[in-house]
Amino acid sequence: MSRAAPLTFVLRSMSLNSVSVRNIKSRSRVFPLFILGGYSKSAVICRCLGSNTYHKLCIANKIAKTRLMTKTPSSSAQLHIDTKHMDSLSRVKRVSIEGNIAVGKSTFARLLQSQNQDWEVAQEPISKWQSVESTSSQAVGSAQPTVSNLLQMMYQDPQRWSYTFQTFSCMSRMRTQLQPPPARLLYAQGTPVQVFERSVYSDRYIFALNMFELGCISAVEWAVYQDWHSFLLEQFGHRAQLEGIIYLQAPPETCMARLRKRGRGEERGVQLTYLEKLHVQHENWLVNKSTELHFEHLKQVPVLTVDASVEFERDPEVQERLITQVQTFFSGL
Ligand SMILES: Nc1ncnc2c1ncn2[C@@H]1O[C@H](COP(=O)(O)OP(=O)(O)OP(=O)(O)O)[C@@H](O)[C@H]1O
Ligand SMILES: Nc1nc(=O)c2ncn([C@H]3C[C@H](O)[C@@H](CO)O3)c2[nH]1
Repeated sequence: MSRAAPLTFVLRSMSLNSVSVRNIKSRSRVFPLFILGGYSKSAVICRCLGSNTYHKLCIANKIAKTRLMTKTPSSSAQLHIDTKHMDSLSRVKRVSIEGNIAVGKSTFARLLQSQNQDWEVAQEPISKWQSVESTSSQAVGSAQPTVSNLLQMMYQDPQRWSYTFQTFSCMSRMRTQLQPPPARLLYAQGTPVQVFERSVYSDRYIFALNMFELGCISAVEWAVYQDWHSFLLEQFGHRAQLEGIIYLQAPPETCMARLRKRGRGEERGVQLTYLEKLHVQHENWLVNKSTELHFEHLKQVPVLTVDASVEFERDPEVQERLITQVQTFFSGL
């Protein structure tokens, strides 16, 4: 079978359902797409090998994680994104840092960020939870936006606000986990890693579950939460999947002391019993493996348990030991 000379296209626009390309030799075409991975609007060159049967998309910049399937009007074809940039993208590992409140996740994440250019830390989006903008429905037109501290509302009246908080925290975590890696990770020499402070999984298997068990989320709210959480992850989960988890482990008493020392206003009423309960949730999920999980891949994700009770903030020797531990873990993913 003879092969026609490759035609080169440049991308004009790309949406969830179609990619519009301009043939360099003047013809324009639109390919309907079923996007199975992430994608980038910029700098895509589409090369059409032979007839309509095989198309190769070269992402010159970044993004587009796995594969795109396309059906052209005349035939079915597979669109592969498999340039060296794509290889780079699939090399980027995704890891979350999990652990009790105030165990030291942000501190640990900052340490990781300062140690290796190939690692990119995404912080927990707490500032979003502290300032939720809304407008009153009564005064349409003259309505003033109100800023509410949902974190504070949840701590002050957990029965009323826990479900609302979990919907918002989970959506904001999902957004964070769907963020493409920064370009420099694609050119990393070592193992490029996106590190997330907590995840859509701890949202469900630590906090929401805990709130349900404490009676702050009703049975109906828990059923609704689980339903949309499962659906969301079935739809987008492949783009948010983790390759590893770092569990910062410390006694609840240690976390309590650090929480008090930090003195975040919203957490003033937090009791040791709450941290003890969260500690058990972490242990059940990440150590005892007794939490019922609903995602097959999550059951296989390797967990690195780090003793976070040691003072590592100002001890370079401990820091070095931790970094080596993490480095070994990352390179094995
Ligand atoms: N290893 C450590 N030894 C002693 N103090 C620590 C250690 N790690 C963090 N701290 C201190 O404990 C407090 C809480 O740390 P940090 O904010 O990093 O916790 P976190 O786990 O990110 O909290 P959150 O659960 O609220 O996100 C801070 O005051 C920090 O300086
Ligand atoms: N209820 C509840 N659900 C969550 O998913 C969640 N994630 C974080 N937090 C609280 C812990 C710290 O106070 C503060 C910062 O981590 O926010 C949560 N609380």
